[in-house]
Parts: sequence; structure tokens; C-alpha cells
Amino acid sequence: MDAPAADRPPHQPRQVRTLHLQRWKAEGRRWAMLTAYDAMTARVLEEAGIPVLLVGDSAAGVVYGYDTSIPVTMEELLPLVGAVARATHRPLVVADLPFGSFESSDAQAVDSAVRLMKAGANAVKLEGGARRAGRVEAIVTAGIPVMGHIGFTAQAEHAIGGYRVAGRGEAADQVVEDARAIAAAGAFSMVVEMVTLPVARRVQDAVDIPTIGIGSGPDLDAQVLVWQDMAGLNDDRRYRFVKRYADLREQLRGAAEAYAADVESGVFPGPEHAFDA
Ligand SMILES: Nc1nc(=O)c2c([nH]1)NC[C@@H]1CN(c3ccc(C(=O)N[C@@H](CCC(=O)O)C(=O)O)cc3)CN21
Ligand SMILES: CC(C)C(=O)C(=O)O
Ligand SMILES: [Mg+2]
Repeated sequence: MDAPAADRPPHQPRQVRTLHLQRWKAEGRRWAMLTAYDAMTARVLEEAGIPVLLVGDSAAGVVYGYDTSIPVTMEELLPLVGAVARATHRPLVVADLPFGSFESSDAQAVDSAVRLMKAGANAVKLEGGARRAGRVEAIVTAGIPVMGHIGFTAQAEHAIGGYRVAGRGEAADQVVEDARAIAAAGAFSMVVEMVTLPVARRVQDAVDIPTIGIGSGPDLDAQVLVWQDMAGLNDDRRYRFVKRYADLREQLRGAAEAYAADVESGVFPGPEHAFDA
């Protein structure tokens, strides 16, 4: 079922496809991506005109309460992909391949990507640069669009040596090489996470596919944030790259406190919230 035309932002198709993102790049039109993990939030983000929703492995922290994205599994992400896909019609739904779901072989990567697509994703995303280009190619060959993810990649925290900016000093050439390799492998777009401004510019010049920044400055084609960071629900202030557009944490706490106070004082529920015989 398609969303009625009146609900659709201008310049957006009935259903966003990877081709539209390529077209917007050619037209110089910038766009915003957000994560989503549940039906109601996804529907609100669709209403806001967000064209691409990511069911990120960041669900590890914001949904499941893990400290890092390393523990989260396919079994934990698949139901969230289904919820977001069922709740929305227009946005392109991208699903993260979690740590452990694609590293062993091309076959494992294709199997995992197929499972995410069967759950309702329209594309998958996987972390890694030139060394992962073969995996990207294998999944693309299976008929599944792949979004790359280079720069800082949280799944590789222990290999990288912590949460840190990517591409400083001699590592800059490697990030640009990663971008080229992922684009050459057939990715339709790529996330570029926490690289320095000069490296972001070099990546932008090096590839023709849409680039989606996070913590990488203003010189890429698009931007992504975790929605709870963007809306101020997350109380973790570690992230320098986040801009908060609401204080949902304060709002939700206030609502819960007011509700509890009403219940405790007998103001709610009243007779108007009950049913006559
Ligand atoms: N809620 C949430 N938001 C995210 O943006 C996010 C997740 N979760 N989980 C998966 C990854 C992990 N991400 C992160 C998390 C922390 C930093 C961080 O600590 N950044 C420091 C910079 C460190 C440095 O200067 O080297 C910062 O100050 O932003 C970066 C990326 C991005 N992703
Ligand atoms: C931060 C974005 C790009 C991500 O990969 C996630 O939310 O898992
Ligand atoms: Mg992720």
C-alpha cells in the first residue's frame, strides 16, 4: 500500500529507491538519514520526510542495553527490521549486518543479507574498507543493494584500538583507498564515519556514489544520526558530532512523573476514563 500523495514531501517518490539517491547526488540535493528500530518511531520519521531509515546495529545500545555494538545478533536485529519495514512505505529501509554475520565467508555474508531482505529491508550495510570489498561484491552479485561503511567502524573497536577519529596522518590514504574499493565493488552509497575534514573532502572527490557522513563534517552528500541522539533521548554526551533537535529525555521524564503523581494522588484515572454498565 502506498502512502497518499498528500503525505509525501515534495521531490520525493512514492517509494525511495537506490536510484533516487544517485539522482539526488547528480542534482546536488542533500538528504538526511536516521536510524529506526520500531514501528511507531519509523512512521513518525516517514511523516517527517526522512527518505532513508537505517535499522542500525546501534540497536545494541539504544534498544538492547549493551555497551558496544559487538554483542548484537541477527536474531535480535531481524524483528526490528520487520517492524520498521511493516510500518513504513516510502523510505528506503537499510539494515546493518551485525558483527559476526558476514566475516567468515562470502556465503555467510550473502545468507545473512538475504535474511535481512526477507525480513523487509531494501538494502544492507556492512562495515569495512578495501579488505571487505569482496563481501560487498558477493552480496551485490546476489541482487542485494549494499551501503558501505568506512572510516571509524565500531564493530572493529578492538582491532582499531578504541573509539577514535579515522584517517589521521598516514592513515588518510587508506581511508581514500577504502572508499574507492567499496565503490568499485558495487556499493550504491557509503557511510563515512568520523574522518577528518580533509579526508572527507578526498573521499568526496574519489567516488561517484552518494556519501553519508557522521562526524565527518559538511562536505559529504548526506548525513546520518542515531535518532535518539538527534532527539535528545540519549543521555550519553560522549558524541561531539551530534546536534540535539529536541530534549525528549526531559519531556518523557516529565510526562512519566506527572502521570505517576496523578495516580498517586487519585487524579487519574477519573470516572471519565472508565466504562458505564
Ligand atoms: N547512540 C549511538 N550513536 C552513534 O552515533 C553510534 C552508536 N550509538 N553505536 C554505533 C556507533 C558507535 N558510534 C560512535 C560512538 C562514540 C564515538 C565517540 O566516542 N566519539 C568521540 C571522538 C573520539 C575521538 O576524538 O577520537 C567524540 O567525542 O565524538 C564515536 C562513534 C557511532 N554509532
Ligand atoms: C551510526 C550509524 C551509521 C550506524 O551504523 C548504526 O546506527 O548502527
Ligand atoms: Mg552500525
